[in-house]
Amino acid sequence: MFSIYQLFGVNSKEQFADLISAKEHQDIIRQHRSELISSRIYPFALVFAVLVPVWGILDLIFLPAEVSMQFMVMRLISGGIFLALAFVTKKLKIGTKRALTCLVVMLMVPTLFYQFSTPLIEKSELTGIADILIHLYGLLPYVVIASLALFPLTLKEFSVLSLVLGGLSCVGLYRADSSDITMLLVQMWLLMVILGVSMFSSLQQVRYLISQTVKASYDGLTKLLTRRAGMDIMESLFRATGLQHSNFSVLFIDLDKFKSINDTLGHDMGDDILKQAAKALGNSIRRGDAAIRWGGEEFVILLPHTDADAAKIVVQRIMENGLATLPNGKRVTASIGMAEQAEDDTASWKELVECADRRLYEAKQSGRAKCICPDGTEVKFLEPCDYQIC
Ligand SMILES: Nc1nc2c(ncn2[C@@H]2O[C@H](COP(=O)(O)OP(=O)(O)OP(=O)(O)O)[C@@H](O)[C@H]2O)c(=O)[nH]1
Repeated sequence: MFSIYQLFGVNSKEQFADLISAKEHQDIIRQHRSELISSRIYPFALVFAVLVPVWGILDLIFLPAEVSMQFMVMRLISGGIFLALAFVTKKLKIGTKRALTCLVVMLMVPTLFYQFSTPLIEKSELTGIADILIHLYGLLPYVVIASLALFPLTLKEFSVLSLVLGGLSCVGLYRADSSDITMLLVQMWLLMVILGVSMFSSLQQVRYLISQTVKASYDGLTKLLTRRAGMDIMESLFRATGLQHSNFSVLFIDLDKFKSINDTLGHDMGDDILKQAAKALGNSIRRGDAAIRWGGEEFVILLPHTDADAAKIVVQRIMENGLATLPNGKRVTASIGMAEQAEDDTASWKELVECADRRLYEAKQSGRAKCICPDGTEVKFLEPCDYQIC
């Protein structure tokens, strides 16, 4: 049976909810969406920063001096705002909220320009090129609403933006010419049609962005983050926790004697063990943490705002819950290296991971089935690693 989800190209209620609101979006999707919004604002802001003031020369040539001078002031202010937006979106790494704020500012500039220019235009009786220039100002509301289609916005965000921008545009259209009601209704109808098309395009962009991000960021076998996506997240978590002077712990986990599992029980069973371990790891961490499949049978767990003592509790939970069980009932163990940003005094996320990797190596060398912590203490699995019997 046909459902509303199909209309938007999604298959479930959860996927549809992600188009309505960004509340449940995963961090990696938030990050990609803010990057996409910023990267689309940047070229427009840069072009408009130049074009808007330069276009004022035409005003100066063809429009009455009083009107063109007032336009020039507005154009210079707008150009300055666009320049600032270009700088912010290019030079600074901004989150979704700031990217959306930049978008609001960018679209408010032409909307307010239209509001302020309407009374000036009304007063002038113009012909020829001047008349064409004045009519071009009348197109600003349509351009603003149509440009929403370029950005991946959820339904909630789109609704708020279109209410403000569409509302102001309708007021502007009314103020520009309220004498011809039929024409006014036609203009508003056109505005609504453009709004509807923009909304559909905007939601489709969110859908596409989510599906591509999920495809590129999650490992097909374990459904954990891929190394590439995990590194991106680690970089931003390292920066954020550093700025907040907060702790950041990392666990580097390598399943013990995995080769012998593969060799004895076959590759399919090996894959099944990896899936079990990934699921167990995902179930042992909080929502703000992240689990990455670093490579083959290696996993990295990111624990932001977590000191080494709290990370030990996570390790104990992982060990108690178990990673995976072999067909003979034996539990699979792992060697784990723990590192913590402040305690290990690491200057970069790479150093932090290297530090955890060194401790993982120590754990392997000293008998496996254990975690080595930054203070040198060990947390051990309940049972040793002895798969030879399987
Ligand atoms: N089934 C399966 N095996 C994999 C996958 N990726 C890597 N492997 C295997 O994992 C094994 C890793 O073995 P080693 O690196 O020698 O380490 P180990 O046997 O776990 O020994 P220790 O780490 O020293 O305890 C290799 O045999 C790889 O072929 C995968 O996606 N599926």
